[in-house]
Amino acid sequence: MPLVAGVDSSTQSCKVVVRDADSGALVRHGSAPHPSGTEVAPHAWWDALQQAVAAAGGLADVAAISVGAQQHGMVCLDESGAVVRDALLWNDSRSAAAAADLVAELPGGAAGWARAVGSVPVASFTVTKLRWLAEHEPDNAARTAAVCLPHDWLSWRLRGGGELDTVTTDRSDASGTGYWSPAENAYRPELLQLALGRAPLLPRVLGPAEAAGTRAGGTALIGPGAGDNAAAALGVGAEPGDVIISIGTSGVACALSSAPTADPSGAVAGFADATGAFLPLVATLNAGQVLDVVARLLGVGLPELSDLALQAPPGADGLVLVPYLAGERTPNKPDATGALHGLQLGNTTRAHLARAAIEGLLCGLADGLDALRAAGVQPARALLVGGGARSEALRRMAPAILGMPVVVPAPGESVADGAARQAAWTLAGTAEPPRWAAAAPARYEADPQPLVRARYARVRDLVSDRPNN
Ligand SMILES: Nc1ncnc2c1ncn2[C@@H]1O[C@H](COP(=O)(O)OP(=O)(O)O)[C@@H](O)[C@H]1O
Ligand SMILES: O=C(CO)[C@@H](O)[C@H](O)COP(=O)(O)O
Repeated sequence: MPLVAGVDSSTQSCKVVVRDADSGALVRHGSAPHPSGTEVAPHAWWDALQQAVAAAGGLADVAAISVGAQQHGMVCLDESGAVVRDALLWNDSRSAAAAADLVAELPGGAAGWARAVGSVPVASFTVTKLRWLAEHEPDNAARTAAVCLPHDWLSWRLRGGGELDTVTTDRSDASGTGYWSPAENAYRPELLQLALGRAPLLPRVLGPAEAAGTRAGGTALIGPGAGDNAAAALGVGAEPGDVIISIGTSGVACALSSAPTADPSGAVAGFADATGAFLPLVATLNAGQVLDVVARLLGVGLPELSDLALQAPPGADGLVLVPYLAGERTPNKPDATGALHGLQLGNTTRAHLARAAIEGLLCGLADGLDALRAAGVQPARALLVGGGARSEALRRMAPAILGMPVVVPAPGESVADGAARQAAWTLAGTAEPPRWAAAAPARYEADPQPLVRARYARVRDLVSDRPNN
């Protein structure tokens, strides 16, 4: 009965699960918070990982470990392997202008990028952060000898660090950089050159179950790791016809695909998955934090926010919240602000606001589902994951707004679970990941509410930009 560990080093926290490699049974788990903000010292992730590991009872008896983590974050290393500056995270929008410039500079524009790497870069993508670095911090850009991502850096540290050419990544996370092609399974160094003016060292891209090495001072294998959404897909055992809806800091709609996608509109990112296939994905910047902010505004906790939302009728009597509180990524409106529309004497209650907040973030994801359909995905049911999936109101409202049955996997940590399953796969060395039995999921169904989406569609573009001063 070997044990394996899976890590989710995501935006708000680090979670560690230890599971039985054969059955998948949960043995123990732990977590620790990350600092807030969109610019974070990678050492804070390392410290949180140590705390979460300790809370999970340590790794002494673990035979393999894999790290899933937030995608896209720019981790720059100098010649000695030291971090050059704090990492710019996926939700840091300062590189929005750099993204627009890069799109304009490549022959073919957005379509050229989609052809080259399956995605059109927006501020979240690493390639745009590197252009921002070259323009705003040329000294830091010049000191950058290697560029990697959060899970690459943590996996490397777990192995004890070493030479820069020993840093590794995996297909799923490489596909979020903007300079790696999922269709060709290859870097596109000319795009890195376009962004930074030169091409620093990049991590070696491992296969789906290829070991990155062993843990420093021990024998535990380190799996290839994955971007958090690809790890979640592995963790919940997603199958063709499933769309994964994640309500974490980001809102995500993604699906497994046997073929690469290339959406020139930029709505669907053509990512790779953690099994050797593909993961077309739509991400929004506004999900869990919309719930947090509105709960705080109403002076309640998240469970009470859910109770309040269920007290208002579907559509919140015409109150519509456009949730662009952090700007937005899909649609690409990095400077947008949120808005509350349709205020009337009869709908200005706390319950109406709670309901409008949840409906607003779900409508953004329903638009994402439409974009996935346009890219060829044919979803039959949604698997709801992420911290927001704990909200009973969100679970009940999701099928009506997404227009399909919603399944909520048994309580767990989908990303860390997927990383643990990847670790077990690396340990087993089999062609396919191990099959782990899962507890029966909860299923939610409801009649579609096209009116809620129609009202949202009428006002979603009626938002102001952030003031410049
Ligand atoms: N009981 C709950 N009800 C509703 N939402 C919750 C609950 N607990 C956590 N959340 C939401 O989960 C979000 C964090 O989700 P998580 O998947 O852990 O984020 P991340 O992966 O980005 O770190 C919080 O912003 C919060 O809104
Ligand atoms: O940018 C993306 C996907 O492209 C985000 O999904 C990040 O990967 C962060 O995820 P969470 O911390 O919200 O889970």
